[in-house]
Amino acid sequence: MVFKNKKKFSHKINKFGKNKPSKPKQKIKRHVREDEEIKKLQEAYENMPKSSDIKTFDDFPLSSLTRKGLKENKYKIPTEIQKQSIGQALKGNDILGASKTGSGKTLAFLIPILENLYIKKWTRIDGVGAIIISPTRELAYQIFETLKKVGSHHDFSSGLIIGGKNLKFEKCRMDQVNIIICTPGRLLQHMDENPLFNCTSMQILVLDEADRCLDMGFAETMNGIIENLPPERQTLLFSATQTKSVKDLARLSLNSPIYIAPHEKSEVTTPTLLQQNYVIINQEDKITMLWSFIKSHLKQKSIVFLSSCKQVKYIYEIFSRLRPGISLLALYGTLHQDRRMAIYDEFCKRSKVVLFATDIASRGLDFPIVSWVIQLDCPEDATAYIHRAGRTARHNASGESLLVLTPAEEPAMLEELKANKIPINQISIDPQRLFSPRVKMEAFLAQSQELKESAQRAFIAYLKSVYLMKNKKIFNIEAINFDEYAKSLGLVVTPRVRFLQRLRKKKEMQQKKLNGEEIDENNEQDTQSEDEDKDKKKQAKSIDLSALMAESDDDDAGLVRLKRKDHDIEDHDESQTLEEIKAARKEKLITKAALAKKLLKKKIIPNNKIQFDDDGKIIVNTAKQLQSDLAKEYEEADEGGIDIEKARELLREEDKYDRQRFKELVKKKHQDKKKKLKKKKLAEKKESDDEIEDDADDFESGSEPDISWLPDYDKIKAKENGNDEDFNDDSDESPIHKLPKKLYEKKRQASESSLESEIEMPKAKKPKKDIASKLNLIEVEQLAMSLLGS
Ligand SMILES: Nc1ncnc2c1ncn2[C@@H]1O[C@H](COP(=O)(O)OP(=O)(O)OP(=O)(O)O)[C@@H](O)[C@H]1O
Repeated sequence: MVFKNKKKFSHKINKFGKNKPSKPKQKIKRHVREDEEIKKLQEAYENMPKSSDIKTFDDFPLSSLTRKGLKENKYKIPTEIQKQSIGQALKGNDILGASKTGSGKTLAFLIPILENLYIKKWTRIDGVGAIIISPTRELAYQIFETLKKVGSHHDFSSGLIIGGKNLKFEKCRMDQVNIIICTPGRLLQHMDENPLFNCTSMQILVLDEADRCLDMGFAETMNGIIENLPPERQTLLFSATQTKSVKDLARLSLNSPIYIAPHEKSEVTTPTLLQQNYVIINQEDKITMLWSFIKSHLKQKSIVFLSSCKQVKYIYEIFSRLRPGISLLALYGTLHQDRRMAIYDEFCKRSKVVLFATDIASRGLDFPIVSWVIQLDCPEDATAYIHRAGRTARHNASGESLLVLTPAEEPAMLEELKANKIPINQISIDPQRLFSPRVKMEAFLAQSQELKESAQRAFIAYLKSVYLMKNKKIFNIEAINFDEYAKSLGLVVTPRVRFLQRLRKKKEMQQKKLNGEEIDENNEQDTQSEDEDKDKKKQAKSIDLSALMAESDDDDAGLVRLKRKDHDIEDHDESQTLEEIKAARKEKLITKAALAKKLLKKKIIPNNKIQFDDDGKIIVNTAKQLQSDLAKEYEEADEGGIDIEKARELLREEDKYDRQRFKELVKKKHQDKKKKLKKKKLAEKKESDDEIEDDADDFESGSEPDISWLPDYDKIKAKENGNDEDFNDDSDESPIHKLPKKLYEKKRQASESSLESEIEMPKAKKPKKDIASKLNLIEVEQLAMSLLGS
């Protein structure tokens, strides 16, 4: 693949571009030869042979380089569509080509592209000369591979531009590409976002599977693409089920297109070598039937089509665990792109394998030697049937297809097939050859919660797909036995089908309103609020989707991209004019670039967390702000890009502030630590004081001996000294509680000395009466002894 990685890209460009650098003389000779050839070819276009006269590719006026490419790939005899369309396309006509699946439409548009650019002497510097749009990535890849083979001798460069690949890498190489093969979403993304993308000189536009590209699923994207294309161009549309919608053709501004449909004369619209069968069974028996089929076709290559990604995923997972004895593969839109490509390649290579797939594999894919196509879930319509069945019996090969119908689907579907000239035979199944894997499935589901959830999702997805189908004559959700169907998937308990419950409720309400009956208001409000929620979700989703659109081009990412119209998903009114559609698109389509611009405009910084304090004020985190004047200047200037030197200087400046901030933080931490220590010591001190007080209380309470009868030593001493003013005589309290001043001072100092070393505290004066009460027993005894001694 061109854009798979950088190395490969350059390799292809070189390979597909200049093979060997030629010498100037050789170059001149070559140019002269080319000019002569081009002149001859242009003359030959005037006398283009009739398609009936064309037997081989040599009968077409083609360049020697194209002929060489065709010969090397063993393309000798053109198919009917090639015979009829190549000549007209070479003349420069717009073409609407329709032919059966596998009839060679790819070459019918690739050859004219190569010739058109060759005649115009297109070189790499001329930019985009041709664009081929395909609805799926796998088909784009396949076309790209064919172009590489057939165009290997030309000097053009080509690029595969599909979702799921490195956009950045593609972006910078877009100006080098002459032929673009792309999916719609990715092309529009380049048109919108890539300044290097320029298609103003584009010569030829091809829509492969044109009806699919132009249907509802891609409508908006295609309108966007068409707007960007030059009106003066050649347009080629190809499909097995070609669109004849005048509106579609008007959108593309086709210039007197020539309608070429060789199969229109044919009695059948499907390949003649395709053996088509159908079988009628109940929904709940489908898994048993499929399992039995796989077990009895272990040596063949088959494709099994299911309605949704979730079903494909689950059936693949559970059947892989059941080990049928043949390789199994699964291809669906939600897989990673690289995985999808690997699976596509793997299925191409293998000869004994079963591929479970959604409709992404239904169009255009040219898998070699597929023996069986099984449509386990009924296709949406005859068109979908034709494309799915067309994966087998391609270009002179034979193949078989089996359509599985439920009794409810049978009548209307068969009618539809008949109306589209599709011959199909009913076959019956021998019940004795059916083996049900249900018990084993239940056991696996009991073991694995993940698998169980996958089964539940598959169950809901199928019901949704049936509900969303347009043709209600074929698809009737009421005809399905939910319980039995759930059991057939291995589920013991039937999952709740919420979307259906809601819809039923809504319908009931509407019916009641119509009948003028009273409605339970609560109930109505519930439904309304549910609807509002749904609307909100839808709005949010529509933004997400438009952003995602560029990434996912394919048609089956869940159930979002639908061409059906009678459901809740927003749709365009058929009566809308192109201008209205364009206007609506302009309103609705929000690209990633537009979103980014909006954010920039509103100065919204993504992932920015703002914190508020209790008063609602913004808490500014200075650590995250630029402090230096230099930084502020730099920010204000905002010249775009990064000036490394300036940035370095700025960082140095900011570094100073950071260091300062760090110093302050460390200092504060130390201070906090000190404060904590002080607090702790204070608390300890308080505790010890309390203990002393407690001792005094105990003393007062009489647990210690009462010494109040003892004479007052101080008084006696004072009288002896003739100095009794040291005593506080105003107090009525017992004199024993009054300590001499010196003793009191001594005690106070002793008790506070420990504190003073740590902290400076205001020295509180303690009343004398308290100090007296704080004498312990030993001190009292000492005092008594000294008194007695005296
Ligand atoms: N002239 C030819 N001679 C031999 N083989 C051919 C010729 N033209 C096409 N084929 C082969 O036929 C097969 C089907 O061709 P292609 O995929 O172009 O069919 P298609 O019409 O595009 O099918 P679909 O409608 O499914 O897209 C391819 O394998 C291709 O290589």
